[in-house]
Amino acid sequence: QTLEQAIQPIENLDKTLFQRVDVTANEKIQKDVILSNIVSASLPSIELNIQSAVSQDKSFFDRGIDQVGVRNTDFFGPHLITSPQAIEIASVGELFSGVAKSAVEKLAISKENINQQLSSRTPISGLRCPFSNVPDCTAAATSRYRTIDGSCNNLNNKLWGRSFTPFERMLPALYDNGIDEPRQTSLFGGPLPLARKISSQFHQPSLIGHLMPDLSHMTMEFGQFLSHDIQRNALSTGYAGSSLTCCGSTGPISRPNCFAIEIPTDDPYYSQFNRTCLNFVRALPTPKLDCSLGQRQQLNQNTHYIDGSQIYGSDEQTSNSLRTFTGGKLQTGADPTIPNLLPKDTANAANCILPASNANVKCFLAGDVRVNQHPALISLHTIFMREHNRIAAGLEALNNGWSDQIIYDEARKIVGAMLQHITYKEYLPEILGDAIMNTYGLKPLTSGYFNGYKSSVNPAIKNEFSAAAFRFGHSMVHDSLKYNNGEQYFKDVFLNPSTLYDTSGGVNSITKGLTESNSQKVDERLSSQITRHLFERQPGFGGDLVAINIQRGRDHGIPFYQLIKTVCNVSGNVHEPSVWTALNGLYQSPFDIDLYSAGVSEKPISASKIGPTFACIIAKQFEALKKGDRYYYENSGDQAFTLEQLVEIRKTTLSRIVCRNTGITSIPTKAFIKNISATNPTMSCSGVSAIDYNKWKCGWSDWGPWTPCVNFIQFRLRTCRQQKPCAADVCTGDAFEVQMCGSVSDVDLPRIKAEIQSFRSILDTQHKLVGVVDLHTAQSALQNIASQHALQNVDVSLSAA
Ligand code: HEM
Ligand SMILES: [Ca+2]
Repeated sequence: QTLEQAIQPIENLDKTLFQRVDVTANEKIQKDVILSNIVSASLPSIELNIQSAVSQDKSFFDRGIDQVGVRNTDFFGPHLITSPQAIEIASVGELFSGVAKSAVEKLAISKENINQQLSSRTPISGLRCPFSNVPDCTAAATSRYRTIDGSCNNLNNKLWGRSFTPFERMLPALYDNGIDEPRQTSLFGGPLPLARKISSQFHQPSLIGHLMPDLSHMTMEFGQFLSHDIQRNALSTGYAGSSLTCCGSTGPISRPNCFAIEIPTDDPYYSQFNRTCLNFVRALPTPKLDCSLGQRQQLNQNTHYIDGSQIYGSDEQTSNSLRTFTGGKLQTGADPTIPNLLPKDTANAANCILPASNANVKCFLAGDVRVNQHPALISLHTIFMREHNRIAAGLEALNNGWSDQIIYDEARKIVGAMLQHITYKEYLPEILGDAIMNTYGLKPLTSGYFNGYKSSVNPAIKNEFSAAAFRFGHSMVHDSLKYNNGEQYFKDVFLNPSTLYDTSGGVNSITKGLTESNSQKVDERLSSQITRHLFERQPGFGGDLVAINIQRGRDHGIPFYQLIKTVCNVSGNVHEPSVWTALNGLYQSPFDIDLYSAGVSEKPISASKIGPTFACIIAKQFEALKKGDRYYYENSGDQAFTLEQLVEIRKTTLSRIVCRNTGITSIPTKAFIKNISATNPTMSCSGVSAIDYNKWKCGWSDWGPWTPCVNFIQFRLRTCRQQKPCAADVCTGDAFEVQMCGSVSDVDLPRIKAEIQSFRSILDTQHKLVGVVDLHTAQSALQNIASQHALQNVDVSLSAA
């Protein structure tokens, strides 16, 4: 089937699949009663099912099949670390799925109408809702600072964007049974092609010629760092903190929450190691935020907002564990040779690959547990931790009398704003291009406040974005990291912190290397370092990130590509014909094609690096993250930066942050652009100053210059900085000074003195009325006094410096 033929019937298809069924209020009440009865009738058997799943897991554990800690054949790394809060929520999620299934069965609801028929019936009596404890946001409503967990950002929907809340969706999920079973069946019957087959056939290893010509490898890395700010899926675990084993000696094992990736026997790579199966566990289930019944949803363990949570943590406990509690600083590692590394994970909770010879070398702790994935990610984490501590020191030196807490909060606020500025000013324009930036209103302003906050916008990360579109960055991953005068292949440095302890290279060399090498093109080809050797601990036993991405999409019930393409208003042929043919040829029908594979392989739209469907999903997400974030850095309001502080934030570039916090001496002005040119000259790090902390000093600013002499009178002004978190009474005295100037004759002297008196009282009134004395208002008041005498005497020569 050609693409044209495939697209033609799509209009009809999506309408019938996801039609909205409206019911009257009476019908609702009736069905609510029926539903409550179903809940109470079916709960015991659902609980029994869950119990039996637990005892099954226990038996796997008792037999030593599921183990605590890693084995040489494990390749999920820190992504498998699941927080206790997530496991707690998931236990309720299992119940919700069970109830939804029995309701659908008993009410004979058709698969297509599940969400409409089951939703709007909240709360379901008999089911505890993990999201019913809504926090008290009284203090947060006027607070200058975000909460650590992201709650109380939206004051109408206090849990929007909080850590440990579900991913939202652009479209309802498409599960095999309508509710919770992974999408494995073609819409037209028969199985979907194996994820590993699609990966090995369609997503072949990138070639030398597949470099992105203009963008540096830093662009890839910042993308990952940003991704770790806004999303962390919660994956299933086994009994007593063990890992679920989903592969047996002959292939996938069938057990709850397992969804192993089958390897075809003729696999071009893994077959030589006789591997038949790649371990893969399902994402944990969660109820929806409103706890209405419906399809299985997935849980984001991080705050959805761009707020630096990968640096600070997404819950109080993590955030506290990373602080020193003096001077607002974050902890650093007490390493004797290299100062200012991240604090050490001495217990090796992240299961890193550590050298036996050097007990000093440890992995690191940060706000996001995936920090140790590879040295480039660790380096960015280190740089931003250092920037926080630099700012904390700068703020402390102002002697504003701020406590540790205030300095920490303010430095965290500034770092979060810097991250947003880099994201919207530097990163997204390179990925999306100018036209899309404009269409979605993503460009930051160059001055003034952005007044586009909308409390109706839910910032939550969309499942289509997380499970597919924003994984476009995996295609940018290069085979190696440039290091000193050589390179390090990813497979040799995954989960290995040794590079960071190298006194002759370390963070400096890795970071410089990122700016001096290219990203790979966003296309269907991906580095074999991640499609064969992901987190490899033993040759042949690495993972395949593309197969994982495809399988994850099916695990989450992400609808097929054509449907999302239609919702994004993308039409026509958006692939190279040969690419489409190769992909389509693997599937029974074009309506089965997985979003990840088809999205990443679209032809980039002009001036952008990605195709139209991923661009749509990504632009919409970043629009929501901007307009739906009360603490977006350019907003005015109670939490706002002052305009002069905003000027400082807007000077931020990633290169400047790198310069300030590494030993690098020169760097491209634009860290994301690889080649040096007139528009991207080399910048010397020695000229890079810190932000001007004086804009955070409480009390009087310095005096402005004396104004020109008008009618023998001149004045100068100063402003009081008593914005939060300054105390309200930090300024005593006047905001203005007035003096006589020029040579005043004895005749004029009494008059001028009187006029100075009245001018002072005008300024005084203005000060008391609006809190500041405005230069232009003051100047016209003075002109006014002068002109009353018709002897306007302007002596410009005396305008003092
Ligand atoms: C060497 C670099 C990278 C490695 C080794 C890596 C590895 C991984 C792994 C193992 C997962 C979990 C997959 C799953 O279980 O579903 C993942 C998820 C993800 N990655 Fe990457 N990644 C890299 C770079 C990037 C980049 C550059 C981006 C974006 C620009 C990105 C975006 C994502 C997203 C959005 C997810 C889903 C997050 C979630 O599970 O909550 N990654 N990555
Ligand atoms: Ca966040």
